[in-house]
Amino acid sequence: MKYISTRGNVNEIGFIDAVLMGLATDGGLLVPEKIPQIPNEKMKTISKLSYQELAYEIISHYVDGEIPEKDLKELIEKSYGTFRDPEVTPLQKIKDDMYVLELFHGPTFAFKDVALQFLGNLYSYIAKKREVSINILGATSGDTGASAIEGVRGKEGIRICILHPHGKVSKVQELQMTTVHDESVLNLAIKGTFDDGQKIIKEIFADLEFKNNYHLRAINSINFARILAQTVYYFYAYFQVAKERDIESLNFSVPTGNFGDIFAGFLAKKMGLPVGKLIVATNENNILERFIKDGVYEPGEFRSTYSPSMDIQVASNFERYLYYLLAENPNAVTAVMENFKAKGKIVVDEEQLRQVQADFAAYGVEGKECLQTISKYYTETNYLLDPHTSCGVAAYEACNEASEVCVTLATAHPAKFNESIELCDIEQTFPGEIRQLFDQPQYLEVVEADNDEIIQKLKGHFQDEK
Ligand SMILES: Cc1ncc(COP(=O)(O)O)c(C=O)c1O
Ligand SMILES: N[C@@H](CCOP(=O)(O)O)C(=O)O
Repeated sequence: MKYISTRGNVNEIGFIDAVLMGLATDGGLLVPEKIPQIPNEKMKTISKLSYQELAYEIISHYVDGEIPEKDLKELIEKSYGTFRDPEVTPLQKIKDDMYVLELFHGPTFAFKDVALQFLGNLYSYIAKKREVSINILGATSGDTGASAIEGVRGKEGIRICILHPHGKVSKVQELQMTTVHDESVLNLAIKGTFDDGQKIIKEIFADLEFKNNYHLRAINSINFARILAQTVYYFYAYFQVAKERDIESLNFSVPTGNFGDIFAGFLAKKMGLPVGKLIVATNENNILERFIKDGVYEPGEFRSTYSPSMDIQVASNFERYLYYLLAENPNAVTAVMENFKAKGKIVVDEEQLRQVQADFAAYGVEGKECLQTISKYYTETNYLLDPHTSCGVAAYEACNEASEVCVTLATAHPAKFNESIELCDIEQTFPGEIRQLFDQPQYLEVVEADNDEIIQKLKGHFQDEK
């Protein structure tokens, strides 16, 4: 298995090099040269596996022997050994035709842990095997940051710097990141939005001399390993539902921001999993909903919402989808992305739009509807949705046909967003791990959303590893 860039200027590289490269050196994103297919017979066998065994089956197609079987199995066991639920991502039936897939049983109570526990252990493994330094640079709208820090803290040879938008994450998210007191961890709160942070880190990664000198690595879904680990739970959910009832295909409603999670579902479908509709659920920052409905991809005005982790305008993984939409033609992707950089807009033609609408449905959830959905499900089903999952459930209600079965991805635990839950007049009990954060001192530096200032901070933080 080799990896290539969506923009065509990376020589085929193997899995470990792809993990280390993160953002492709030509500014594109890495994708597998060929998506492995899982034949029907094999599907039957793997449907009976535990989460960890299934993860091995899926991931090993992409690692393709670069990590010995025993080591890869150990990495997977270790990664999911930290989850509070033995099923890792348990499925709950909420209504006759709707299930939620709880992805929040990892250490930081968000779906990011599923991939970042794995990626943290993988980086540690690669650092030892290849004797390379791992200096992680990431941007977060709230969840990736805490999860990435938790995934690598205390691991030898790894340092991490996370940019988060100052004052635009929930209090619990901020505490999860900034109460970690460890010299290997640097939290920079930027005066700006997540989009500013993501743009800055992509520009820093694009400076190849700096990236190489300082051994910069990515933990965002820029890194293909993130997408890969997230693909596993689509298979797991499908197999759990198929054990209970006859289904020909299964719809998924996915709270969406950076387009990583739903792209993992798209990949699972391309591997042969009978996925029906992939429903893109957004909040008021609805660039993806507008694109899927009208074929025009154009950032709108940034809005702070009840689902802050999805307050994203420019979705990083959109470029990976574009690559498949444009018939895997890197020149076409490059032209479209360059035009987007210059003009701030992508417009697809009618035929392409038909394909987009065959691949995805979409629904943008306004704040009021988000809170109403939380209240409604709490009253009617006694299930407490977090505001991101609530967007997913509202989108399922808007887009799912009556006879179809749908799984909504529950991307975070409601305790992370108590500000929004309180607005629904619902009292919740904090898990102990979250409650204790409120008594801890915080460690962060507030900085301008300015490349030069951030580069100086990185030079200081990563200096020893240069
Ligand atoms: C709780 C939560 N839900 C949904 C999303 C959106 O996922 P993605 O960025 O993969 O589209 C995020 C952030 O990524 C998140 O933290
Ligand atoms: N919502 C995310 C934004 C970053 O997404 P990623 O999947 O690319 O890491 C967050 O919580 O930080």
